[in-house]
Amino acid sequence: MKVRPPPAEETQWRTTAEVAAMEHHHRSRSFKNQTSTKNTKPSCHVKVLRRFFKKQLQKYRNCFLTILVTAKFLIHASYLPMRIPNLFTNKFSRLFSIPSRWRHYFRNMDCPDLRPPAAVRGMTVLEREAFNKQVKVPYLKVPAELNFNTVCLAVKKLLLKMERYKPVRTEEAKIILHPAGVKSWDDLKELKLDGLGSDCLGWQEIQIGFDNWRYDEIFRAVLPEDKEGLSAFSKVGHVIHLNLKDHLLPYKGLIGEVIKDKIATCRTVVNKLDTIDNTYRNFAMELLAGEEDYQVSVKENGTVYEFDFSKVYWNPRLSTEHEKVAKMLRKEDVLLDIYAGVGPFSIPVAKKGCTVLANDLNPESYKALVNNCKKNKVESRKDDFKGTVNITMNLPALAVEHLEHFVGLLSDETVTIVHFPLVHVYCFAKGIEDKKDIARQMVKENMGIELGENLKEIAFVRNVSPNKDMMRVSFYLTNEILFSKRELKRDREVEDEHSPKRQCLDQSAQNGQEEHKKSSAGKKNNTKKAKEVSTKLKKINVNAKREKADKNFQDLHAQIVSKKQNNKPAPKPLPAKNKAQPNTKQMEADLDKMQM
Ligand SMILES: C[S@@+](CC[C@H](N)C(=O)[O-])C[C@H]1O[C@@H](n2cnc3c(N)ncnc32)[C@H](O)[C@@H]1O
Repeated sequence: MKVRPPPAEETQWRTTAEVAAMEHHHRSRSFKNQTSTKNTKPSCHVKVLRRFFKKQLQKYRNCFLTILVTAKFLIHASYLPMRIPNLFTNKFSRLFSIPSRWRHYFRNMDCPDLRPPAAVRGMTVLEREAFNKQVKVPYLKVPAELNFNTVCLAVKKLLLKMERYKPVRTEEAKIILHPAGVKSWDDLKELKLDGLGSDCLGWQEIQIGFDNWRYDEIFRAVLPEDKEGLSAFSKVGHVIHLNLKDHLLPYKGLIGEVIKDKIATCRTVVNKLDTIDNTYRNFAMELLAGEEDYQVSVKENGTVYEFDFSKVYWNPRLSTEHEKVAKMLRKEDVLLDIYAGVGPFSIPVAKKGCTVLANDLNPESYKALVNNCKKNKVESRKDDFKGTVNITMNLPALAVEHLEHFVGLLSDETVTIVHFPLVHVYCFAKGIEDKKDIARQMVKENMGIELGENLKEIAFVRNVSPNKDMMRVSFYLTNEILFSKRELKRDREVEDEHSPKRQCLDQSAQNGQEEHKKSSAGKKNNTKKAKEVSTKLKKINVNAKREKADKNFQDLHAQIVSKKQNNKPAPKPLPAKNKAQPNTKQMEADLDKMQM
């Protein structure tokens, strides 16, 4: 779940006097609204809408449907401004000045008396007592002969609403009101509260403290005023993870404590130490508050996943994407989930009844994946191939590069494909141009073949940073791709063992585990360690290992091809070792040896 604190309030760019004037205006307007809607002057855009719909109504006077649609639009138009604060982040809400009369209630942070004490600004270690303060608030004492609930309803918009604070005190027949909304009896006059007089309005001192503010209000009071606050964080099971900007690092302890305190079900707060650029796509994290327990249980689209969040990849922002892809598959289809993680594509699809082959390089992901299969009652079974093969490739930083392996994949085979596999490859599209064009271009560059009619769709997945979006390109493999005889640029480079790319590939192949360990030590440390590792690797006889691996692959390929050729009418001469019957046990042992 993405949690975003509520947007900044208008006072940030208005003077106190303006706010007071606005609030006064708001009070009279909202009370008028309750009694008479005729007096309410519509704002400009409502006027324009009304004029438009009036014309429409004249045009289709007898059409009942138009009236219905018009009414619906008007309702939406008048509610839209109220929704804007929820739709936009701080920066956007500053651009849109929301008229106070559209607000539902008074905001506590607009009222200086209801803000945390100024002394908490700059606090780095949480001291709850420093938030205590006395504040004078208005209250309404309801005479016994009046209906208490009716009065409560009438003053609903003026209640003092704070965290863990009860403004309606039935036992005392008292209603605590908002000091910004009620300054004198005049403010209540327009409500026409029959039976209530100015003697019913009183003032009392109340004690408020840390418990009465939300986490975003606490952060507004504590963190530097002139810098960006805490913009967003994610919740994965009981763990909340932050990605703090440098200027917030001195406050990390306090931020952790406040979040743990204020967010229900949160037991652990961590800060991301680095960008996700290691092999397993998990990230190094620092514990800010709570228990050092990263074994989480999350539910996504009705499926339960358990994993160690510090060791595997999980992104709560991908839940819609996982669901979209799962919906594309039918029961008879097959899924090859190449970078499966803990199973958010594989398990929902398997639950549907599809056959799934899932793969992940990270042993921790594999362990969690197997456990999640059990947890969600997904069984291992072998079915005959029937429907379309879908191939998910969710490794956005690298997957497009791996597409080249489809090119010419079947060039040595004599098979006819009935249903062409559908590939869903993810990538990061960076740049100011249209991201769909960028994604399409990336696929083209890596496969050397332009997508044409075989393109199913290019979809936006999520925004990563300004000018960087994660995209999905879904396309069918074609005969042109699978049977291509074209020599790939990368193959040529790999052939040349002295080329820088070849050396780089050799090193990264052997160094997957090393890289994972390195990532946690931060970027600077990473560069230093990378140099050390690369020097050590140079000393290892890379070529010897590569030749051994190549030979193993050749043997394995020979066995696989021999199996296929047994079913073919016109067998082709086999390369290297031709075994009549494939030795599957040997194949497994070979694979183990190669540590695939
Ligand atoms: C971005 S995560 C995606 C995980 C999952 N599909 C999801 O949507 O949450 C990429 C996964 O690919 C795995 N991975 C990285 N390189 C790989 C490789 N060469 N072969 C197989 N898996 C790899 C990582 O361990 C990681 O779990």
